[in-house]
Amino acid sequence: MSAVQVKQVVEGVHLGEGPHWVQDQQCLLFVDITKSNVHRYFLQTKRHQVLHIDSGSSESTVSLIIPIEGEPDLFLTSLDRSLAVVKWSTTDPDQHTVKPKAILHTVDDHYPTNRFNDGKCDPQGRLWAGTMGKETAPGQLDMYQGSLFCIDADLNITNRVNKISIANGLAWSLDRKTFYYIDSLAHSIDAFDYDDATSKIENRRTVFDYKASGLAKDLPDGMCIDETGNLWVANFFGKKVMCVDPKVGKIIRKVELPTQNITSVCWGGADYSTLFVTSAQTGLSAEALASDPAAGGTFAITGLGVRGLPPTNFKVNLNLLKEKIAS
Ligand SMILES: O=C(O)[C@H](O)[C@@H](O)[C@H](O)[C@H](O)CO
Ligand SMILES: [Zn+2]
Repeated sequence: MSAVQVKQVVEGVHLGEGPHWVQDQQCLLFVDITKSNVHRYFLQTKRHQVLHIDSGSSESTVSLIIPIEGEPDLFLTSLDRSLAVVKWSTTDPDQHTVKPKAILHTVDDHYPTNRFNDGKCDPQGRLWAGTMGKETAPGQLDMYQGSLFCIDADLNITNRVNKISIANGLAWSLDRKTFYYIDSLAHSIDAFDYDDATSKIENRRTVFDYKASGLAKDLPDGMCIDETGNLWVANFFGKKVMCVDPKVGKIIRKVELPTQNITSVCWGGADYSTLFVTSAQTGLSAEALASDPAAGGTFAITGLGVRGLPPTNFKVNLNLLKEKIAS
């Protein structure tokens, strides 16, 4: 096995999140939540594009960006507590800011300051995305205000989990029978039985407990799964990603990163053997930031000797989507 290498590939952003690999363009998508920016980094050419999503408010947030299957210039994003469609040309390098083409859903009306956080598509291409209250500092917020939603190809939205504090990592087992989920403030990785046909989930249980494993300081954040069914988790405050075997609830490996606040992970590269990692500057004092040039950086970890699976794009009824965009 070759040696594990950690390389910073993109300079620091404020609150990196939502990495997603695009195989046919060999590029990594991710967001900078608090700046309402989406990023696109081309691995071979090192070209780096940033697009600002303009909601009309200077304080809006974007927490996810997922390609829409069959429409190379259209992406699903969140905008505060809404889900939106944006157009991002693959050919126009001078596009720096856009307004959303359509708002698909707005949730949590009873918690107006809530926002979407982590989101990902299940093996069928339905979007799962969760919400959270407004943080005053990392991990500091009114608890149990968030929910996890599932949006299907016909844009029907279902609330699948309530009373979430910080909606984070999502992953589906290779046999499509288990859904793994992280509420960061529950300090655990949980599992549900998952029905791939109906998207119903039930029988929640904890498969890995952070506090019981001596990780009381770390907050579990984003997560992905590898080809052997093990989970790779970003540890906020923990300066590392770790690999957990959910079948036995044990840590298999830890990989240290050069900065403290690790937010999310995804597999990418031509053969899905690179683990991309996002991080955050949030919560670091000016002093801490000055001595931590890697804070908020995006990293590529190679040499792990294991691979991931291709991510799923949002598979939506394109006629319905076009009606939404036209209206
Ligand atoms: O990256 C995210 O998921 C959140 O948006 C962040 O705010 C952190 O996770 C949180 O502060 C600590 O868990
Ligand atoms: Zn996260």
